[in-house]
Amino acid sequence: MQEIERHVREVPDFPSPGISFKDITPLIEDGPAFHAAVDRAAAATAGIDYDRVLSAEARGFVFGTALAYRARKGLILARKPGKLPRETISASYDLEYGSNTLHVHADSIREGTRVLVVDDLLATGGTARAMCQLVENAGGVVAGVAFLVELTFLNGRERLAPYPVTSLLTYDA
Ligand SMILES: O=P(O)(O)OC[C@H]1O[C@H](OP(=O)(O)OP(=O)(O)O)[C@H](O)[C@@H]1O
Ligand SMILES: Nc1ncnc2[nH]cnc12
Repeated sequence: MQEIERHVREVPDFPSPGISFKDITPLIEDGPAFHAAVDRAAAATAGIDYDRVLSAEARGFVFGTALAYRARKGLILARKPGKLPRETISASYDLEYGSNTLHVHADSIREGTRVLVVDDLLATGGTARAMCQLVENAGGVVAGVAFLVELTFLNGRERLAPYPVTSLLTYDA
């Protein structure tokens, strides 16, 4: 796990004062470390029964795509406003440094579709919770929620309480 963790760089006061930003770009730029991280996340979610992966623009796509490809599952894109061309459903949320809205195409999640929600990082849980709401509003089932990084001091896991949550790396500050 250290091989993965040493590639996450902590950047103080980004994007605003007081935020310790966990930058995953060095991790995904390093081939063996990126490969190891995806393999670990795949192993952590291997026991979950799901039909499709749902992940959020933009960093979430990196791990959502890799996990879906590896598991031979379909990938649903949750996008920020104005990006999806057809009818959408949406959910708004707050995160550690702002607020936003995510959309998915209205026909991407059907009644009973089992969805694995994937994101790079769990902070307050606002983003992941919005994705879970999208799944449930469409009649789907949240099979699990998977992250690479979890900021435990923000208690995001509590906001996702009903769902099985996995993360590979935790930070307590
Ligand atoms: O648990 P939360 O408090 O919701 O924060 C976590 C979210 O914040 C980041 O996304 P961001 O909105 O910064 O977008 P990006 O992926 O486009 O950089 C990160 O990729 C997660 O999606
Ligand atoms: N501290 C943080 N570092 C990186 N991404 C984040 N998204 C929300 N909070 C974050």
